[in-house]
Amino acid sequence: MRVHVADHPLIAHKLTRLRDESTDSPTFRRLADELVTLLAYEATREIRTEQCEVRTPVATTTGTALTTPKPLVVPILRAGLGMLEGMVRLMPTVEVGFLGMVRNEETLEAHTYANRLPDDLDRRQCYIVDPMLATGGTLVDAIRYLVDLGADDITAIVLIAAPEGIEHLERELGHLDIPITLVTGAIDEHLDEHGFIVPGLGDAGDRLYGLA
Ligand SMILES: O=P(O)(O)OC[C@H]1O[C@H](OP(=O)(O)OP(=O)(O)O)[C@H](O)[C@@H]1O
Ligand SMILES: O=c1cc[nH]c(=O)[nH]1
Ligand SMILES: [Mg+2]
Repeated sequence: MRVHVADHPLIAHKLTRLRDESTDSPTFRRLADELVTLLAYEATREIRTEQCEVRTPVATTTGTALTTPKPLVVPILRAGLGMLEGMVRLMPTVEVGFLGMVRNEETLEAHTYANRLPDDLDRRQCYIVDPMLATGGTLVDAIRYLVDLGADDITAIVLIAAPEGIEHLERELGHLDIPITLVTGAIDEHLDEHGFIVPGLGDAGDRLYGLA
């Protein structure tokens, strides 16, 4: 698995404001949206393209177009929804699949309550978006769903990752023979006894959408 930490002062600045406990929900949503745009720039560096011909008002030239089938973007509900709009704005022609997943607060195991993915992902590039990678249980299950459907190139974009979660991903998915990439805005210190990222930003879903 390739791990890429997007090291950029604008990302660091926006992440700091996102972490701040006094940042209100509307501002948190805007920052998450801006951050995914910046991270997606890095995460789509190897998006599949092909040459195409384009006629400008002056001449005909060779340009670049996204290949078909277009990539699939998969937000993990709830919190991943806060990163969907930014992805679709950048790549309006993508398809979107949905996974609804929630961690059990006691066992920290991921439970899937909604799975609305295409039936066949044969040779599709997929981009998973979810702000937090904590124990990694959620992301491991999400990646397995996509691999089982035939995806052959998967990139997960998160805002903050815990070292424990990255290790878990490497342990569970290291044997796969397709490219798996993690793009994150930061790698934090560790998880606390409740499975929260330290220093982190708290519960991303609650901060985006209120307590549930
Ligand atoms: O790496 P893990 O330990 O699996 O934890 C990460 C998951 O926890 C959060 O979702 P949560 O379960 O809080 O659901 P929510 O988005 O509905 O708030 C987060 O958005 C990830 O999906
Ligand atoms: O710190 C954490 C860990 C899991 N999920 C969150 O929303 N925040
Ligand atoms: Mg939550």
